[in-house]
Amino acid sequence: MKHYDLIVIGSGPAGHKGAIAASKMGKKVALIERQLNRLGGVCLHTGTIPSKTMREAIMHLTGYRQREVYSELYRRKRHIKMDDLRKKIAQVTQHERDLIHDQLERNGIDVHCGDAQFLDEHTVGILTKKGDVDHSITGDKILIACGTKPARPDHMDFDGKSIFDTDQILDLEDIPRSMIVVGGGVIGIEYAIMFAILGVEVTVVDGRERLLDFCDREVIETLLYHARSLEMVMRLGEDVTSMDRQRNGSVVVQLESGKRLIADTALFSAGRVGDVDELDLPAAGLKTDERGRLWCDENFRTWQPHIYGVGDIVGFPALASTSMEQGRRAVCNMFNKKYDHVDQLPYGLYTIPEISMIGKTEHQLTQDKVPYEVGVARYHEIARGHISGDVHGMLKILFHRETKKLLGVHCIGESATELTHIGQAVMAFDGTIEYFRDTVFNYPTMSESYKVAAFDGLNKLQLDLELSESSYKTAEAEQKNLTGDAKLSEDSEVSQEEEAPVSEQQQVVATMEAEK
Ligand SMILES: Cc1cc2nc3c(=O)[nH]c(=O)nc-3n(C[C@H](O)[C@H](O)[C@H](O)COP(=O)(O)OP(=O)(O)OC[C@H]3O[C@@H](n4cnc5c(N)ncnc54)[C@H](O)[C@@H]3O)c2cc1C
Ligand SMILES: NC(=O)c1ccc[n+]([C@@H]2O[C@H](COP(=O)([O-])OP(=O)(O)OC[C@H]3O[C@@H](n4cnc5c(N)ncnc54)[C@H](O)[C@@H]3O)[C@@H](O)[C@H]2O)c1
Repeated sequence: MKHYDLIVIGSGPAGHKGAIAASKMGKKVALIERQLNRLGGVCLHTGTIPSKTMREAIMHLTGYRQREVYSELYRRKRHIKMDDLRKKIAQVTQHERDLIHDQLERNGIDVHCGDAQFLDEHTVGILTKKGDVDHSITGDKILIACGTKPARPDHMDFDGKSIFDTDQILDLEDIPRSMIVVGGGVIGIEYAIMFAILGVEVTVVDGRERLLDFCDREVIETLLYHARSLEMVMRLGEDVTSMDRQRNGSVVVQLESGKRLIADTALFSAGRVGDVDELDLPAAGLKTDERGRLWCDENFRTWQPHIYGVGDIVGFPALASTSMEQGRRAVCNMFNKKYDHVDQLPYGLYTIPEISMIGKTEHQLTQDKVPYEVGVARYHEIARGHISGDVHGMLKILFHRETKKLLGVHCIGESATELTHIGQAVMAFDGTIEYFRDTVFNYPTMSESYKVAAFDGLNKLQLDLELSESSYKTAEAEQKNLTGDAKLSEDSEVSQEEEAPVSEQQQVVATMEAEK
């Protein structure tokens, strides 16, 4: 039986990066993946990469970015088919899979194909397709990076023809006329908007009253405005109880409130559960919670000191971006290698328009009673916005009123997911909003938004300062009036004259505030 310093289970972003990090430390590493053609995990085959590639193909083929200039009717291709989208997905996926394959090979990592199953705390069996143990290996350390799969209620029939989960949707034969998306989380909303742009009549149903509530509220209102302009229907605060395929192929979605919705297709995107059925975690002395997630501490160590968990299987935030870093950090922890903690976590939602954020929201700052100010840049004031065809986007920066430290960045529109990284860097180095005011940005770029937003925010502070100084003067003058002596009447005439320009200034300030 072959022995390794580290056995990695799963080749998604968490396992892939963890395995390479260990190999760079000179460790002997084995990586187990179900099938060779699934190297790269959910991220590469059914999640991040295909969905983002599909989005890009839709943006290109529908000519979406150029509609602002060439009218709503502008299209690069009039009748778009799923195969057109799959062509681009296949090309990107193939390239990424080859890259991962090469990287594992170059780093001398042994890839074992088949389902991994714990035989004991240090031994992992690799199963044949029939479920027998083909061979087994032992490891000093084990990294569980087995990811998640779509949650599928037992009573719903996911036939992959009319009723789809989020792993099946890419196999859709044709673009349907109508679709009901159950679950308005990140996955649901990303797909819902993509299909709406393709001309599908989309209805989103979600049990919550408010969608994506970890994001800035103004940003989500803007997104919903866009969604409604695509004629998407939102049924919020409604729970789905069943989905049934009719004889004619359409789907009936039953809501708890008694309503029935009918469409050509339904996409069930109501969360994911740990992909642990084959692993036999109890054989390693481990168990999961009710959603199949594995507990681990802040160093990614499970109850078993030599077994670590990373990526989606450990739950929040369940992103490819964080999974990669967790893989590397877990390996650093297990082999006692130091690393720096940079804990500001960016979010990127590839809705159309895209959304991104870093740091606190206005809502959180208000709850925490932090005195903050807001600087906003609207893309219609940014030359690059017009060049790129997005004049509706917005960058919003939140900063501390006294220290001017950057507290959060929220962006919706073209390049949002790239733009937030600038704010992320400034926050990581504890920078202030004045950095953006004093820095020269390439022109014309979307990054210029930071400078425009910084001016906006700092101007507001300046106006506030002027306003409070002028009210201070007014109060001082009034005080003098009240405490006046024999010259009272004469003085009061003077003070009234002095007061006049002050109130005028206040009016100007108030008008400017109202205009904003
Ligand atoms: C539709 C969709 C869109 C997404 N978009 C984004 C995005 O834009 N940005 C972002 O950051 N994140 C996104 N995510 C999330 C991202 O895909 C996940 O966070 C990421 O894939 C998790 O990586 P992982 O390494 O934990 O596991 P996974 O990528 O899930 O990989 C786990 C691997 O383990 C293998 N495995 C499981 N059990 C076993 C076993 N017993 N034996 C052998 N192998 C096993 C599986 O076959 C799989 O290949 C998206 C997810 C979905 C579903
Ligand atoms: N761009 C990105 O970064 C990106 C993109 C996609 C996915 N992801 C990751 O994938 C994870 C999973 O995403 P998700 O959208 O599947 O899950 P989720 O848990 O975020 O959303 C599920 C939604 O479905 C709703 N829901 C559940 N059951 C319902 C029912 N019976 N009827 C009506 N509504 C119901 C919930 O209220 C919730 O809003 C995310 O947490 C995220 O980390 C990230």
